[in-house]
Amino acid sequence: MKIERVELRLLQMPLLDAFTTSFGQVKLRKLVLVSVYSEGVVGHAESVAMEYPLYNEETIETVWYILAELLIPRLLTAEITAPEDVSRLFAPIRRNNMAKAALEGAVWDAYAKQKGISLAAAIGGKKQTIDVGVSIGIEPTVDAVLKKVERFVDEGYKKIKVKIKPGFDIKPIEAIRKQFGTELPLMADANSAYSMTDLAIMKELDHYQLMMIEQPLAHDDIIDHAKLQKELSTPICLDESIHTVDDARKAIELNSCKIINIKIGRVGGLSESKKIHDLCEQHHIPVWCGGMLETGVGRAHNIAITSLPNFTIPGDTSASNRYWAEDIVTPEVALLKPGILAVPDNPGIGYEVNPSVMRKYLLREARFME
Ligand SMILES: O=C(O)CCC(=O)C1=CC=C[C@@H](O)[C@@H]1C(=O)O
Ligand SMILES: [Mg+2]
Repeated sequence: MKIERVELRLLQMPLLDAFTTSFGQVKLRKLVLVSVYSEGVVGHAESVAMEYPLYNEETIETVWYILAELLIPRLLTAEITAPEDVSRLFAPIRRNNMAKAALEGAVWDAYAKQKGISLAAAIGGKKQTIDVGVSIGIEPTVDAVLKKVERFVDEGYKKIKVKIKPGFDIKPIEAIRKQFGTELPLMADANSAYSMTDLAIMKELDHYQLMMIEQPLAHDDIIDHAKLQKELSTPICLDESIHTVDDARKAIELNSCKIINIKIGRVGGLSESKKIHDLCEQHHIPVWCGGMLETGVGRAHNIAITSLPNFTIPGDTSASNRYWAEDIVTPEVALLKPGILAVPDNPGIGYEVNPSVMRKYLLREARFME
């Protein structure tokens, strides 16, 4: 694969409504769109880094810098025969996974287009549709959470994820169970807001038949999650703690979790995501695809990875209209049936970038050639 050109675009898109987690609130989503031009096709992916280093250590500006100064120059002068070569090429550079994933993902999209196959097929996925869930942020009141749950249950989403934090945990979960019953596939994401001193709250959450409690403890912890898992019957799911297939191996060996949330950006790309998927499959650890408030470009990559067989739990890949008044892709990502998305079978990610919509949100762009 000869990579002739790479383009970066910084976009800023307003969310339909603010998304709040235990570590902060997003109203305007800034993101870096990466486009790779190779032998007559263009591949697209997006960096999922947030504006501030609150989810992980990366930001929009670190991603732009690492891409512009280090990763793109390496890619433009490298011999790439297959997309798997890209993560090997980037390996000497420590971490900066979201920057790496955005460029690697765009190469994967270009590669699939050159082969005339879908991105899902290129990574070995066989599903033609995927079940999807939806993530609900921390709302100002329990009633506001219930209204969101009602909307998404009506839309047929197969998993409801709610954000929790100390002081806003038992009440919303109890109210959801009271209004929607114990059959609703419900989980909680704490985004590392608790510590082992909050064991009593975790044990109380254990009584609400949650599918899982996601990342209750520190973002870089595997040990204490193992201690906490011993105390709970509810499965722990790790998100922020897992950056590589080696982290996943350690978490599995220590019984730190029973489920893993794979995010392509957090782990450095599609190749590493597939390795984590395969390792979890060997150890009967189900995985699902987390979301990072992506545009349709990122959603398309999430749909592709979710087509792999061990993605057996509905992920956070909701339709475009969950967050966007208008998405930058055509067609927009829309539910095929309640709670179900189609896996595109046309070449690459299966969605086109809509240049006129994309330009409405463009803050900065740059072009890189050898
Ligand atoms: O994209 C979505 O709908 C999922 C959003 C979501 O839950 C998250 C987005 C970004 C960081 C986190 O706060 C959180 C997560 O941990 O999954
Ligand atoms: Mg999470």
